[in-house]
Amino acid sequence: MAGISSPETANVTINKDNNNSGAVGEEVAAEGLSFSAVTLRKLPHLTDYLPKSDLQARPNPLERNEFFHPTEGFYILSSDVILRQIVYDLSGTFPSTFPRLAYHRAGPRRDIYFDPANVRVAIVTCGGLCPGMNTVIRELVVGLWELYGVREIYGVVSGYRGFYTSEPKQLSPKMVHGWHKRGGTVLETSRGGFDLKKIVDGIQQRGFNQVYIIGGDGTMRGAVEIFEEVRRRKLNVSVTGIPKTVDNDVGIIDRSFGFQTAVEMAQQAINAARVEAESAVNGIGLVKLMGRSTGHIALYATLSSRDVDCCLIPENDFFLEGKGGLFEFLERRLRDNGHAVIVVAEGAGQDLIPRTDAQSEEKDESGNPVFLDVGGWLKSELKKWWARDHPNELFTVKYIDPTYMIRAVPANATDNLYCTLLAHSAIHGVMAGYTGFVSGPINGSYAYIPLDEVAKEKNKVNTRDHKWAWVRSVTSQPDFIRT
Ligand SMILES: Nc1ncnc2c1ncn2[C@@H]1O[C@H](COP(=O)(O)OP(=O)(O)OP(=O)(O)O)[C@@H](O)[C@H]1O
Ligand SMILES: O=P(O)(O)OC[C@H]1O[C@](O)(CO)[C@@H](O)[C@@H]1O
Ligand SMILES: [Mg+2]
Repeated sequence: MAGISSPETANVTINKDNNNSGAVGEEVAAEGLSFSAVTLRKLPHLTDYLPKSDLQARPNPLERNEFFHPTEGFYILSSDVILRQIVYDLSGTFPSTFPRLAYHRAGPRRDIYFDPANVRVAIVTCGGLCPGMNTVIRELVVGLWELYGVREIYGVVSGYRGFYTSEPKQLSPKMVHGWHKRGGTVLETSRGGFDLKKIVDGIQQRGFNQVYIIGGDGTMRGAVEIFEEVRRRKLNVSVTGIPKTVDNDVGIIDRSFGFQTAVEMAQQAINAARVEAESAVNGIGLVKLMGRSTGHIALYATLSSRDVDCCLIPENDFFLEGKGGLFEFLERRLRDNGHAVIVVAEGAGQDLIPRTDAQSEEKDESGNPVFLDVGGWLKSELKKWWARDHPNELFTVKYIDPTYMIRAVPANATDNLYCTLLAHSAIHGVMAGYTGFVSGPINGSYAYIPLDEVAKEKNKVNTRDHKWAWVRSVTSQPDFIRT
């Protein structure tokens, strides 16, 4: 059989009408090379565990929607896939050892598995803030209402704990109308409070049958557990995750929503740091940006600003004193330019900062380690260094910590559009009966990815790739390798 196989079953029988299994893979001849086997990630579907009698496929109401005129190609088939990897080296061992992982393409299906009149939706936001959370909520509400005619839509208040602690808020398009212009989350969010039994009991008691979970990596791990418990209880409930994280630390998808807005906001802090540094004798502008365990915001803000002399991220260890260290580099930069700008991600240098045992063990309510302020520590180390080595020369460090200013803002236009597409993709997938999945762009096209896969994969800065080399070429900063 030529075609696409799912990882669970090496040779899936191809069936164009089946919403839920492998898809058709034509042999594609390319310059004499044959792409014969593509591995299609199996997407959980309600039909996997519920009896057929409980589920009735029905035509998509978009068919009758006066604003849509579904034509050939409008509906996505189970044979429409997005390839995970699109860059290949055609030399060497091609094609036998080349992984060609594929995901189902996101979008409306011809048949749906929910009667819109009986749909009861729960939307929840968890974890830290991120630009665009309100846009996703707004677009879920408006999309469910306008595209599918769903009327029972509820916001679960204050994160996971809201499933068992408070009454959900009923939402309508009129109510959420201007939410995309507001930062934060109108539904409120929180960390911790994940009690699986109580959450799933809450879902059952309130009769929710579609659950949209907006959150970061921790939230996605929680969503996997909810999905598995729902499946274990054989509930007719579809669970989907919409990845949110200003840190951009969620894997597989191209980027997370709100990230671009945060990078844009960071420019203001970097500009201010440059102005302060330039206007002082031996001036250093120091900016701390978010990024708990990943330095994406710091990296992108550095590349887009071009005013940064040194970018410090958690993925790349650094040191202060000695040959090849930060002080030696800054000494040179101050001598050559008279000023320098440093961008440091909050998770960088944590192993260098002295701390008490209590500080080492401190965790937030979700169990994430609480970091010490790398910016404050660096400022004080810089001052000590200068006072020791250049006691008679002027020196200024201006430390700017825009932490919450870069995330507690409304999404920019690009992120707003992105949030809309994410929300609508999620709705189409859920209405089609898929569950335990995440929607997101892979190589620019929207795909459905199994939740557990997203929950497992972390997106870290690859300090071996061209982007990091580009940062280094822009800043000429050292590699921080001790010799
Ligand atoms: N491994 C896990 N299993 C179940 N629930 C989890 C897990 N990790 C975190 N959670 C729950 O998910 C919610 C959000 O987690 P967390 O505070 O880590 O934020 P996040 O989703 O990672 O977002 P961000 O880090 O971008 O702010 C919390 O309610 C937390 O209890
Ligand atoms: O202070 P809070 O709300 O716990 O959030 C801080 C954390 O949230 C994030 O914005 C997202 O994970 C991190 O960059 C940061 O460490
Ligand atoms: Mg997180």
